[in-house]
Amino acid sequence: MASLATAEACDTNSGLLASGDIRVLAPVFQIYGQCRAFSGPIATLKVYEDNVLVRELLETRGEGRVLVIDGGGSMRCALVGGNLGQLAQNMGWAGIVVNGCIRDVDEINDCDVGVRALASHPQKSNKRGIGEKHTPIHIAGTVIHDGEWLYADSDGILISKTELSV
Ligand SMILES: O=C([O-])CC(=O)C(=O)O
Repeated sequence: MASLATAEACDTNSGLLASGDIRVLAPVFQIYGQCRAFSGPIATLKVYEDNVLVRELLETRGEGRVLVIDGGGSMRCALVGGNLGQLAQNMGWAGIVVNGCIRDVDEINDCDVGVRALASHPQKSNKRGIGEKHTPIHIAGTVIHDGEWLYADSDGILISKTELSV
């Protein structure tokens, strides 16, 4: 799929940037996975050091969506590892953005999805199943609603209220 260039989108949509209909995530994410550029409608998830709901969502058909996880920025465990990366690829998710950590970086880098996270951490998360799916989240300086669009490439990550044309 042709991907939109985030820098060009910023240059040609200054009005939407000014109004907040397009927001740029603060540049705090590391780049992982085979897809450096990816985009899609967003599924939001809010969890804290617990990835049961991450698996639950990734077990549903991705249909080109991007899972955006607000993990509270925790630096104490990983919310996504190699198995979940593989699951995301197999279920047709375009990508995963984690405000938190991932692990099994070499395995994730082999997966045919785009992954962004703050850092890697070797420890797994809790398995209690606590969190909220499809709820508004606040990460990297931006409020994100379920169903908005995400565009990521080597330059950064944009959130848009509506689909942008390439
Ligand atoms: O199951 C987990 O906690 C995450 C993980 O390591 C994987 O996805 O392989």
